Amino acid sequence: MARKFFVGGNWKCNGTSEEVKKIVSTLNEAEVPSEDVVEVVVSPPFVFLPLVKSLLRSDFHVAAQNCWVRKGGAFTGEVSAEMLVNLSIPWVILGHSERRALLNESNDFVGDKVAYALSRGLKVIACVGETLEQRESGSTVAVVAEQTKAIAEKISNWDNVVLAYEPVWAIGTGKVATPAQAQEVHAELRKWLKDNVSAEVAASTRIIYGGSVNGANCKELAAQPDVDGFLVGGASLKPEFIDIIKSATVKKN
Ligand SMILES: O=C(CO)COP(=O)(O)O
Repeated sequence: MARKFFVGGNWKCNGTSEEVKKIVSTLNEAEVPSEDVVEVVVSPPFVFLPLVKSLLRSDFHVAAQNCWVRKGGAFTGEVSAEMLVNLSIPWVILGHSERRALLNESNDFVGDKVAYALSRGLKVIACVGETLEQRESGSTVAVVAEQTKAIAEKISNWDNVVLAYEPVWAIGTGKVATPAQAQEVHAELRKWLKDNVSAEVAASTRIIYGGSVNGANCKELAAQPDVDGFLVGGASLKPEFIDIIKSATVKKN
């Protein structure tokens, strides 16, 4: 089964309502390949989700940046998967390295979150990635395998999962992974899925790259056989996000 190119825009904790409307109108005016070629999902902060969803073109979709690990209730400050479903928010990003590092989200906790969100019917962008220290000590593959294992142990269906490989050292640093570095880890992740889940899941699961992707470097990355798209931070707030969406056409040639 062909893997449809996937481009996610993670807006992180940025924007005013005016800025958000401006970004959406830029996206709405853009000419991009059809939904058959590329799946586009933007992820504004929670408070802007309804606004963005109401204004955004119908061929693009929205994602939350997090959700609570189980059913909602007395969890002050959290947003539940049920609430996202209630607002018809189809996607959620889970396990982003900023949350793993700054909010101490463990592999196990992320695995539980992914399982719960899927059980409620959400689609999940699950993030994995190594720190610079881990890369330099040669443990990149072991780290991402461990993070993926913590998810794989808790889910039985990968249809609604996109795996995002986001090396921590490349996030927000301008230090993008080379196409060869990205390809190498993506291929290892796919092999891990083949060996530990199934050949079908390995062949059909999209593995996207995140970390300093921009309009200038996206095409070369997109050309790598195991790079199925991107999760974009900083550049997703700028018009060059449209160029990144268009890099999907690299796969067609
Ligand atoms: O964290 C990221 C996407 O989730 C990547 O961020 P940057 O594109 O700003 O490096």
